[in-house]
Amino acid sequence: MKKVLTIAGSDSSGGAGIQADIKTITAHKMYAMSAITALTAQNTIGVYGVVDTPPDFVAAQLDCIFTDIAPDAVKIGMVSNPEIIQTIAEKLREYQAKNIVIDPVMISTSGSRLLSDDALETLHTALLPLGTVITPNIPEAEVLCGREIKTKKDMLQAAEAITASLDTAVLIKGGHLSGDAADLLCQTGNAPAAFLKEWFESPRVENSNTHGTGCTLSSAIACNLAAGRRLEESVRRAKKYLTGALKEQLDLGKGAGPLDHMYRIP
Ligand SMILES: Nc1ncnc2c1ncn2[C@@H]1O[C@H](COP(=O)(O)OP(=O)(O)O)[C@@H](O)[C@H]1O
Ligand SMILES: Cc1ncc(COP(=O)(O)OP(=O)(O)O)c(N)n1
Repeated sequence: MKKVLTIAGSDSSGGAGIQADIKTITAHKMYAMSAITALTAQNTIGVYGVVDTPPDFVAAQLDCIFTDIAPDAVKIGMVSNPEIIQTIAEKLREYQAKNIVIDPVMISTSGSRLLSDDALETLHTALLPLGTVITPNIPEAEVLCGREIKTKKDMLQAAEAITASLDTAVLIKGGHLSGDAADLLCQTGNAPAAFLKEWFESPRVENSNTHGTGCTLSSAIACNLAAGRRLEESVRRAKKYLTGALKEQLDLGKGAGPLDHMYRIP
């Protein structure tokens, strides 16, 4: 049995965060473990409150997990503040965690801050370079590279800039642009190609219930890495899982509802 750890915030409505991750990991028939960084009072309409976990309690959760059941992959989502980020980075290094997928969650689609303003620098310097791959959406990628992204050409330039600055692979998710749902994977290459880039595209599913798409994609990538697959193949399979869960057209709640994780991987 492969084991996957999610380090993320709790979403009381079950659509994003820890809950989406555990559902995704379970749908992949893997064993899910969690270290909770924050509680959110949240539903399909918005985020109404956030309580951060004390950093030493994040450390305690990670110590319990890594000294007992070593994960085959780690997914990281909402990390809230600089102290929690430093704690996670130290523990990942201490336990030599492998297959680390970091979704640099900053602001929910409903518009609430899930990362404090003063945490960006620490995220950039202490945590993101530890990722096997990081998976920003368009607004997050804009923050990471300091430029606007309006087109697929902008995505190509942004991906190179982020890969170069962090020396890690980046998957920029295109869900926030119009047209097909096109995600771009960029990794450093060997000369003469400085960067290896690959698009992962699917037709846009007509479904406004997209709460937790980013969380689901990143934990599905972690599951595939845990299974020993290469990064490109892991992204391809994760996107297929996500698209299938969106196509089920589950419609819960009064706002942007969650995905259907009862969808079975073919
Ligand atoms: N309507 C849609 N149809 C198909 N795929 C989508 C749709 N919306 C988002 N996606 C995909 O969902 C994943 C998460 O995308 P995105 O919405 O950009 O991230 P986030 O949830 O972090 O804001 C990406 O693979 C993206 O291409
Ligand atoms: C607790 C928690 N973590 C992450 C998110 C963001 O989820 P994500 O899938 O990146 O995007 P949206 O659901 O906001 O579209 C969250 N809302 N809550």
